Amino acid sequence: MGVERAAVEAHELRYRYEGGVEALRGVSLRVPAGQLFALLGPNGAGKTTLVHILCTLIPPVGGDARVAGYSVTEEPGRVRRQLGLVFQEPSLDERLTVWENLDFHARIYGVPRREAARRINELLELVELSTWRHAPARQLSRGMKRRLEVARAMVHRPSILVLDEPTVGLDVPTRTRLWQYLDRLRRHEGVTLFLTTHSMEEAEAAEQVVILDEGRAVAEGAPDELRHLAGGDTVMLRVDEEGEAEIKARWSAHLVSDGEWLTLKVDRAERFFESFMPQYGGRVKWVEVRRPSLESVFMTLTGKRLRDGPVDPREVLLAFGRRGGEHTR
Ligand SMILES: Nc1ncnc2c1ncn2[C@@H]1O[C@H](COP(=O)(O)OP(=O)(O)OP(=O)(O)O)[C@@H](O)[C@H]1O
Repeated sequence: MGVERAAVEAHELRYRYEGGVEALRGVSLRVPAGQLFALLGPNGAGKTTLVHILCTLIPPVGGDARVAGYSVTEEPGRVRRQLGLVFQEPSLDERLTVWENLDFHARIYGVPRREAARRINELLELVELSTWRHAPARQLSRGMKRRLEVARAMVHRPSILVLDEPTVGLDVPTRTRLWQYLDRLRRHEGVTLFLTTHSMEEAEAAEQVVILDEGRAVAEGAPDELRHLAGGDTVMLRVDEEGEAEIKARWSAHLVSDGEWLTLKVDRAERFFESFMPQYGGRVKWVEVRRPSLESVFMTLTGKRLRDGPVDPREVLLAFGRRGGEHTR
């Protein structure tokens, strides 16, 4: 069995800004080709710094990273050719038309003229901006501009699309639409999506997530695997009287009863139901499953919130308990 090709590999990456901020303190990660990968972390975690190293905009002060097999420090030209970039800040030339924005990019990357025209048409179709091709970019809505930036990033057929907080400032329908286009790109072109986000909803859709906090990777895995770090699933059951007695006897160690609901802490709800349903399924009147979000995973690991804003002290206490009472800071 061959090892899957890595689109991005980082080994012990370190970065320190002038003035002493240690933005990355030894981050390692591996993103297989074709994956939807999310780097999740709060503001200031180091996400943009890591992306800037991958894009060869800044050199790491320690460690190394490879993009499609090329070293960011030794082969920066090759690395850039493999990457399509969509940055946090809008970066279109507002005076140019939609077409001109794409064409300018094609020229910079040396895409042959005829190939460029074909590619631009194809991408405009994909992000549904064909009818806007002659409009100046300034006339587009925010969402349309983002779509145009995605199309522009793909003009030179990169194998990896890097999206730094791509949906910040977009409303929910616009975000959803942007994700439809990104999914389409993945399906049509097999491109790897390397996403940074502080939105757990966005990270939930990824195949693999690395959680970054204060320049360190504090956890990695598929969203479902990460959820277990926050203590597994909660199953709430309403059962008939006879069932209640039986279930209490069988699962007493994991169970709390409030007279109406039986609440069980289990590792994985699906696995629990496999053994539970054949025997007790007939007794069940109602079932609810609560699965920890990536937000609670982050809280469990760091005692902090992903989003800005006040933290509910009860949540902190809960997270503290889940960490086994050990302070991380
Ligand atoms: N040019 C800079 N000079 C000094 N410190 C910086 C600079 N850019 C970022 N930092 C600091 O480095 C740390 C990591 O910042 P970075 O922008 O990489 O985080 P981030 O996770 O991308 O956050 P955000 O979502 O807010 O961009 C922060 O403490 C930040 O204040």
